Amino acid sequence: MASSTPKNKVCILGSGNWGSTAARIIGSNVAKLPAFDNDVKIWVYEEMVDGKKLTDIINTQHENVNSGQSEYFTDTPAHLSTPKTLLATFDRYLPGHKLPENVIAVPDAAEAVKGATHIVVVIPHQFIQNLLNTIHGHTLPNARAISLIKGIGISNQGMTTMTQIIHRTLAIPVSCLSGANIANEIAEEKYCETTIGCSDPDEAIIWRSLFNKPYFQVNCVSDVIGVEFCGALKNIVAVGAGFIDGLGLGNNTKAAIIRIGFLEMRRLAMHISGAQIQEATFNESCGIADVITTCYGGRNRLLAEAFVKTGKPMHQLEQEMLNGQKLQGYLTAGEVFSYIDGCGVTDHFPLFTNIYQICYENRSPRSIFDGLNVDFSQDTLGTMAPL
Ligand SMILES: NC(=O)C1=CN([C@@H]2O[C@H](COP(=O)(O)OP(=O)(O)OC[C@H]3O[C@@H](n4cnc5c(N)ncnc54)[C@H](O)[C@@H]3O)[C@@H](O)[C@H]2O)C=CC1
Ligand SMILES: O=C(CO)COP(=O)(O)O
Repeated sequence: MASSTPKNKVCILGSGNWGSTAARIIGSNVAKLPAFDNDVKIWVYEEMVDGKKLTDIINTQHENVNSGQSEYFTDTPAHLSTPKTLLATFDRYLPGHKLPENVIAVPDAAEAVKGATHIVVVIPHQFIQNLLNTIHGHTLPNARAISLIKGIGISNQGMTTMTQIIHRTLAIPVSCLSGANIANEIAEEKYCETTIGCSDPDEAIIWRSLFNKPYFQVNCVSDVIGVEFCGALKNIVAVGAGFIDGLGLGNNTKAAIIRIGFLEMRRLAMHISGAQIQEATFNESCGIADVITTCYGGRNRLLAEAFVKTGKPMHQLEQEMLNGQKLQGYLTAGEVFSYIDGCGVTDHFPLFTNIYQICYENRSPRSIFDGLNVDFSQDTLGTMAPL
């Protein structure tokens, strides 16, 4: 009797706004891929919702629906008739969008990865090391992972990307996916693009088959680290764009901040990774397109606007406004500043430095313009000296 090849199995680690949206896509795609098992386990950071476990809610209602929407108001000047302005509402985490029934919520991450050949990691970057410690020793030796996280890490070896951190702990190949991808819009199946960074062309085809949809167009490139740097660093630029919105300065000013931010992203990525980075990566969805969408429609932008309007610190606004969703941008601004400051090169990154100081050192949001007349004309990929 011919022995049948065991099927590939997908596990998703993380069930926030983007994790749940990715689960909708993957759950529907595996059902059409004969090489994949139909069941997709998703690790859920367990929470109690109206006396019920979130995992039970997902497994019975097939929706990541939580305790309602948060509304956030700012005070409006007394001369206006309405006392408050609604600034934002946030859902926890993806109500209104059914998850496919083959997506099975599991509260134990080590249990969730058991037997998985394809591991999708999609949690806020501040929680990555704890999660990896939990699953270490429980993954298959032939498993591979893909990171959907937008963030970087700092260690005594310098700056590390999420794929490097995951690879270091699990010793498996790791790719990444990043793009102009505001999760709610994708859950509504509005057309967009994304970029997969994968160094192995055969693996890239498999990852693409798990994610590609008519409304979610995947392009694969080999420059893993370039894709990741774009995804992490654009969140700092979005904080800057939010400051401009909070100051009410308009579109031209915001465009200037986006342009300079984009050039600082390129400069930092080139300095750290030199010839490994490919110029073309910045033209992909993960590059310029993601900077634009996040600077207009993202959470980092919105809370930076609220920071200026309310004077409250970012971490407080995150608690008050996001209803459990998390920010990456102000943390990344802190991590990048500690790196460039340690290298003595803050003068080469005036925008990143100003954004850090506004977030953490009580400087006025108007100081965002200080020292921005930097010459980027000599920034050429592959020729820049490492920091
Ligand atoms: N939401 C979006 O539009 C997009 C998000 N991303 C990235 O995806 C990553 C995950 O973000 P989202 O799915 O949006 O999450 P989210 O911000 O919507 O939700 C936060 C998640 O963190 C979990 N959590 C809370 N405390 C935790 C802890 N101590 N340990 C582990 N998990 C904990 C929560 O249960 C929840 O699942 C981030 O790096 C983000 O930048 C990337 C593209 C789009
Ligand atoms: O990464 C994103 C869009 O591509 C989402 O950005 P925010 O985390 O700022 O919402």
